[in-house]
Amino acid sequence: MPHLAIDATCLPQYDKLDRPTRERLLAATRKFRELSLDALYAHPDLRIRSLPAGQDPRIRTFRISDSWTGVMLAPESGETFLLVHLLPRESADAWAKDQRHDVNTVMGTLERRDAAALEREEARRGAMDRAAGESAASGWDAPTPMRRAAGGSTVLSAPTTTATAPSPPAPASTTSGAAASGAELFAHVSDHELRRLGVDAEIVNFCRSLSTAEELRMWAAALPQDQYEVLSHLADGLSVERVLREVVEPRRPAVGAVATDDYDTAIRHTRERVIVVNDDREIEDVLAGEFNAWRIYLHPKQRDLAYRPRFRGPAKVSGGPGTGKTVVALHRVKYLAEHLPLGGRVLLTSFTNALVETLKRNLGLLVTAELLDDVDVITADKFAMDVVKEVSPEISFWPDHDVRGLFANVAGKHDLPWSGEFLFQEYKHVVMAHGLTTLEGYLDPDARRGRSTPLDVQQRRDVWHAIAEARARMRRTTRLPALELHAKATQLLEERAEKPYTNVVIDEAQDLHPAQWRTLRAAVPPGPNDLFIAGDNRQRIYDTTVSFKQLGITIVGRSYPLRVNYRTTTEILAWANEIMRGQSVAELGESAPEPAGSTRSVLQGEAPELYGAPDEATELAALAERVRRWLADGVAAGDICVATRTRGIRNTVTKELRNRGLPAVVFNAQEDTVTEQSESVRVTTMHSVKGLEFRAIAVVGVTAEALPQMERVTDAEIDQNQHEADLAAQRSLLYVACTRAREWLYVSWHGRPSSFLPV
Ligand SMILES: Nc1ncnc2c1ncn2[C@@H]1O[C@H](COP(=O)(O)OP(=O)(O)OP(=O)(O)O)[C@@H](O)[C@H]1O
Repeated sequence: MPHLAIDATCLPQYDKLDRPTRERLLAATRKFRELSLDALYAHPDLRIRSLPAGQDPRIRTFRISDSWTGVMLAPESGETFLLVHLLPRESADAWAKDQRHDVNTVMGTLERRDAAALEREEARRGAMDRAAGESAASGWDAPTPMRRAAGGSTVLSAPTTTATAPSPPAPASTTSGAAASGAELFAHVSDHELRRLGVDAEIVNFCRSLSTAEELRMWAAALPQDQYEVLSHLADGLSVERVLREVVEPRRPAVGAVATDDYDTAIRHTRERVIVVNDDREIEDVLAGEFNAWRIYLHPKQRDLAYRPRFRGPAKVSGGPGTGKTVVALHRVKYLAEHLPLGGRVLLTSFTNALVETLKRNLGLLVTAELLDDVDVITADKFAMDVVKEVSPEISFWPDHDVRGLFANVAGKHDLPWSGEFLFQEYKHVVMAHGLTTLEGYLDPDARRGRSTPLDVQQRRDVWHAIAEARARMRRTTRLPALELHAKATQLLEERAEKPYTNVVIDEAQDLHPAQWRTLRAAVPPGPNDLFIAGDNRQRIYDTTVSFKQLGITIVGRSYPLRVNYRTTTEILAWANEIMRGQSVAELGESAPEPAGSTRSVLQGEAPELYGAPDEATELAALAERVRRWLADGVAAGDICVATRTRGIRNTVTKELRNRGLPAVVFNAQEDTVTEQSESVRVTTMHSVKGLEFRAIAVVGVTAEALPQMERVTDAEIDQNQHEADLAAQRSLLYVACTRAREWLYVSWHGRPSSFLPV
């Protein structure tokens, strides 16, 4: 029975089809699964046709409707058809005639090139060479393929392509004699090396004419996709060995040689661009817009990490905002769930309930319901609570702000020279962070490393006794603060011979407290594939620092940075990076920090819009106007989010937008989910947008008073280091909020702007 695969580069075209045409396409794709090969070719409605003699014999067109045509690749061997494009009937044949599909000789992937455009360029250069010496000044005939061959669609898998229409190339005075002029872009790479990297003879020859990375980019849509990626990395300055290791090797077939005439195998092997649909639901999902690019568009680096059979111990994926860490974590869970031993279970955890709900929904799109049964997707706190409740069902959470009150009470009662806040900080960042259970442990000179307020031995004794009293009072109730809950859960888990999980996957790992890490560490037996950690310390918005070494989590040699941002436009990312300029950020887990600016974005768009209002009322009026314009431009209300520094401002903004007739709701990441389509603009705090993304984000109230909000920053007199860590966390908060935007970012303030703002 034939199979249908879909080349994802044609999916943006799907958006252009009207509903009846979409339904007809769906009906047509169903026939590929239901009919035999002969019946398919003979089907009167489908009208499958070859191109005229002399053109690619593998290409077929089929009728979707009177005005739309599908173009597919029908391999001579095997029965897998690949849908490569959806085009208006009158342009389908011409497009198909120009394209050529080949199997990459090194990577075994199926690639498409605009053969006609490349031939024309070759002919043009030949003509110019013949006229060599006469004029080197003839203007470079700006190539059109980027605009044309894309056929209105965009190529999403190559990180250097753009998802918005590229601007027309500016005419350059370059001639085909780039090599001769000594300005050849790839002069440093030999033909032999290019061939090793899977660049074929035609493209080797072609790329010798290029002199700048910009020229290369203009040809993106005409060049075979994987070869283009190789060339763009070389153009960015990566070494041949590194491109081999990071781009070529992960794509190479695991076993066997590449058979360049086996298209069927190549289609199935091209996992970054091709989705082989297995059932009607999947076809409908893919075609009906339920499709999420990340389900198949894994960059080879992402795929290598997610689907690696074995890490010898804990492994960590880091990378700036939007680099696909969560996506990798989800695919890792898929791999682990598919390879579970009998009775095994996977824990996938993240920071807030909203994040966990989003993970759950996305995982549901990626794996079958059966596999989902073997995976728990919950916050670390919920997991700890479940463990403790098994032995003490009466236990409930004790919120942090109440716990602070308890320490204030103890400090007052004993008339201690330290504030309740100092005791709380000591409890949180020393006692609970190191899991100290004895006075001796607290007296150890190393215990307070990193704290800047010195305490002599007697003072330490006093502080210890005050903390011990507060903890004893906690134990007399049936409520436990999160940190105590984790300490208890860790103890219970360590006592158990059988651990509850086979693998633990942690997303948004940068904000976990050491007590939470200990619970997660104790939930899984140490060994291969035990912990898979995704996080980014630049996005740390809480005040805790973590030493993996102290927690017994060794990731040395298993730390992998991702560097391609798929979410945020280049313009927004560049602006947001300025918020962090000059900040030294320690990498999560003692690995070497990534150089700032090492992440690049695949998208381009508008620069962020900044507005400094004279007063709050004017700022709010301008926000309402901005939201109204987004809505008028066709951005759905559910794709818009407003982020504020505090809950109070969040509520004011929501009311204000509603008063002006705009749909707005309060969003709280601990209680709400973003999985359902919202008919309203979400208004939320900067803490609550962590890990999420929206097409349009407005970050408002970014005033000098709000960021940093000094009430939330530890007094330098209590602890200088903590003071700095708290300030850094607030700076990151702004960075996190701004990097949630996919296409539009609007930032406003009134009065004095925050010193964190690059304005
Ligand atoms: N290989 C890819 N191709 C296309 N889109 C991708 C790819 N990887 C991730 N994405 C998309 O990029 C966006 C960001 O991905 P993701 O949320 O996984 O990033 P992240 O690194 O976890 O972000 P953050 O740290 O900012 O929360 C998502 O919309 C995701 O679908």
